[in-house]
Amino acid sequence: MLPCCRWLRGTRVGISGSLRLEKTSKIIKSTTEYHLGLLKAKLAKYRAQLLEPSKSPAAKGEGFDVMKSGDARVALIGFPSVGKSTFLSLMTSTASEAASYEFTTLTCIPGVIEYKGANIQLLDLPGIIEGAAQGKGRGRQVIAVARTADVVIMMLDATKGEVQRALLEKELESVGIRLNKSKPNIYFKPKKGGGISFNSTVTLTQCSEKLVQLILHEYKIFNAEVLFREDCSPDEFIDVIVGNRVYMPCLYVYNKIDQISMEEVDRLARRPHSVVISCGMKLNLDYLLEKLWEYLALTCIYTKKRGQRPDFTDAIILRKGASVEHVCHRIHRSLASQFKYALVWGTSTKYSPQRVGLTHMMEHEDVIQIVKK
Ligand SMILES: Nc1nc2c(ncn2[C@@H]2O[C@H](COP(=O)(O)OP(=O)(O)OP(=O)(O)O)[C@@H](O)[C@H]2O)c(=O)[nH]1
Ligand SMILES: [K+]
Ligand SMILES: [Mg+2]
Repeated sequence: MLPCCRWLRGTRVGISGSLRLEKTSKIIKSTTEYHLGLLKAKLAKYRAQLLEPSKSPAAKGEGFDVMKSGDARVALIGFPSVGKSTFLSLMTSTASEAASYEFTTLTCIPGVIEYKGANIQLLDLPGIIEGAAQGKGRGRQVIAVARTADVVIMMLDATKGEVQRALLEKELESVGIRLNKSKPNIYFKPKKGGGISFNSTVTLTQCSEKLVQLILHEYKIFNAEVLFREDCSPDEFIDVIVGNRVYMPCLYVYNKIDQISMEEVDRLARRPHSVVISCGMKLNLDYLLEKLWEYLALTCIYTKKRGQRPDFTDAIILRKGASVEHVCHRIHRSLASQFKYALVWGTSTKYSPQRVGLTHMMEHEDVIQIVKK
C-alpha cells in the first residue's frame, strides 16, 4: 500500500477513537480536505463525459453549426425571455424573432456587429435553464457553441434577482468553462518514469504534496513533474490535469433596467464585469459595446508602405498572440512565401523601427512595413 493511503486509513481509525484527542480535530480537518480533493477529482472525471458528444438523436438539433466568421465571436447566453433576440436585432442588421413567451428562439442565429473596423460575430441562442449541461432543453448544444466564443455575454433579466446568474455560472463551470479566470500557473508534465516530482515557488495554503499525489493517482498518473507557481486550489490543479478547460472573458449584462428602481440599477452596475442596459429603451448600449471591445482585447495592426505614412484608417484586426505571419496571411495568401523581412514600430519591439521575421509577435497598435524578396 502507498504510504499516503496508509496515512489516510490511519486517520480514519483515529476518528473512531484510537488516536489521541488533541490531534483529532486537526486530523479531521485534513482528512476532510483530502477526501474532498479526491472527490472533486472523481467528479471532474465524470463531468468530462458530459463534454463528449451525445449519441441520442435529440441532441443533434439544427442550426447550431454556424460558421465562424469575422474577427471575433460573441455568444449570448441566458435564461429564456431575458432579451437576447431583442439585443441581436438592435445591434446587428439581422432580425431575430423576439416575443414575450419563453423559448422563442430555437436555433443559433448569427449577426454581425461592426465596431472600430472589426466584424464581431454575435450569436443569438436559445434560452437555457438549470440542468442545461446535462442536456435539458437545447442546453448541451448552446453550451457547445459558448465554448467556441471569444467572449460570452451572459444576459440577465434585471427584474429577476441574482439566482439566474449563479445557476448559469454553475452550468458553464460544470462543463469546464471558466469565466473571467486565468489559467492556473502550474507547470504540469506527465513523464515515462521517475515518480512524481513536486515543487512550488510560493507558499501553498490549499494544496499539499500528498494531496497532489492522491489526485494524480486518481487520474492514474504515477510519473509527472509538477510545479506550482501560484497558490492554487485542488480544483484549479484538477483543471490543469484534465486540460480541456476554456478560460473565457464574460460580461454580465443586466437587461430591462427600465423595470427596476434607480437604487437597484446603481447596485447592479457596480458589480464586477457587469453592465446594465435596456434594449427596450436603448439605454447604455454604447457603453456595452465599449466594454465588449475591451473584453475582446483584439489587436489592431496598421500597415505602412515604404516612404509613406501609416494607414490609420484601415486596421488589420487580429486575436491576441498574432505573429507577423498572421499579418501576412491577412494581407494576401501568398505574401508569407514572398516575405523577406518586416519593419515594426510599436510596443512589441525594442527599437522603432525594428527588423523582424515571420515569427515576431505583434502587439496592439503596432505599425508594420513588409519587405518582399
Ligand atoms: N421592459 C423591457 N422588456 C424587454 C427589454 N428587452 C426585451 N424585452 C422584452 O422581453 C421579451 C423577451 O425578449 P426576447 O428578445 O424574445 O428574449 P430572448 O432572451 O431572446 O428569449 P428566448 O428566445 O425565448 O430565450 C420580449 O417581450 C421583449 O419585448 C427591455 O429592455 N425592457
Ligand atoms: K422570448
Ligand atoms: Mg430569443
